[in-house]
Amino acid sequence: MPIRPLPREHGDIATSNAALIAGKPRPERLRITEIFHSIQGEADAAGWPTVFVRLTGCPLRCTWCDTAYAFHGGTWWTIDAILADVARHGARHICVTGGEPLAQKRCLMLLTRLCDAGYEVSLETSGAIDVGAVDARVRKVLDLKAPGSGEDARNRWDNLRFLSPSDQVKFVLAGRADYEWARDVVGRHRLGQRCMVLFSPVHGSLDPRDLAEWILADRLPVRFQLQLHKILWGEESGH
Ligand SMILES: C[S@@+](CC[C@H](N)C(=O)[O-])C[C@H]1O[C@@H](n2cnc3c(N)ncnc32)[C@H](O)[C@@H]1O
Ligand SMILES: Nc1nc2[nH]cc(C(=O)O)c2c(=O)[nH]1
Ligand code: SF4
Ligand SMILES: [Mg+2]
Repeated sequence: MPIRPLPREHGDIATSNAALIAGKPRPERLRITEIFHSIQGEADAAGWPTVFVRLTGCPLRCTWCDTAYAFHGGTWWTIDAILADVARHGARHICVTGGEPLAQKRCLMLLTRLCDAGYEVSLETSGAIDVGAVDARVRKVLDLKAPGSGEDARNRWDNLRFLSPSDQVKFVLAGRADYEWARDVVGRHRLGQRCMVLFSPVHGSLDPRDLAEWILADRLPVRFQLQLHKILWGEESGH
């Protein structure tokens, strides 16, 4: 039996080298902005006590993004450490978000580990990155970016073929032009027949009442949505 060097501190370069020499897999790490426990404020799971895992970094720059603090910085966490921190909150629902979570390839492993651990897992993702390899047990919330976001050219329309009935497509709308664009997309791709479709106003930009009335007038098969956490705690609360 060869003598194997013992890993020193969990995860530094020396550890990784030691782990490789020892034939052990390198601990997989993700860059995380925050892990917190709150009421799910968006999409189909709205209202459930939920642990949020916010991954750092995003290749998009939506004009109205409320999470620009997640573009940079963050801390490297092993997937084991993330699972341990998530567990201490005792919630059944986990939401993996960002930033753009799928911009880190190891997000796929995190999602599978969370599902394996028995959680109800949702993923908030822009429409810009391939969702084809996301674990089928995850409920995907796929944002399609309307022109008012400034990022509509990044929509990856191919993603629509990976939608299952438990997934959701979400449109966050800055005004009437965005609304008409989204209405056309829903009709053209028959989204209402494929999964739940959510229309949400950009907070502070589109009057929610206007959006509600437009949806009713057009008899759209979509679900109106407000961000519950902003109603509960205000925009700057960090929830
Ligand atoms: C911060 S993003 C992170 C996940 C992913 N990057 C995405 O865009 O879906 C989470 C959700 O917040 C929404 N969001 C961000 N800023 C918003 C705002 N000012 N008003 C309403 N929704 C907003 C996004 O559209 C997205 O549905
Ligand atoms: N309470 C709460 N619910 C959320 N649902 C999706 C969020 C996100 O930023 O992706 C979010 C968030 O930031 N806070
Ligand atoms: S894709 Fe999501 S995180 Fe990135 S800028 Fe747009 S809303 Fe913000
Ligand atoms: Mg948010």
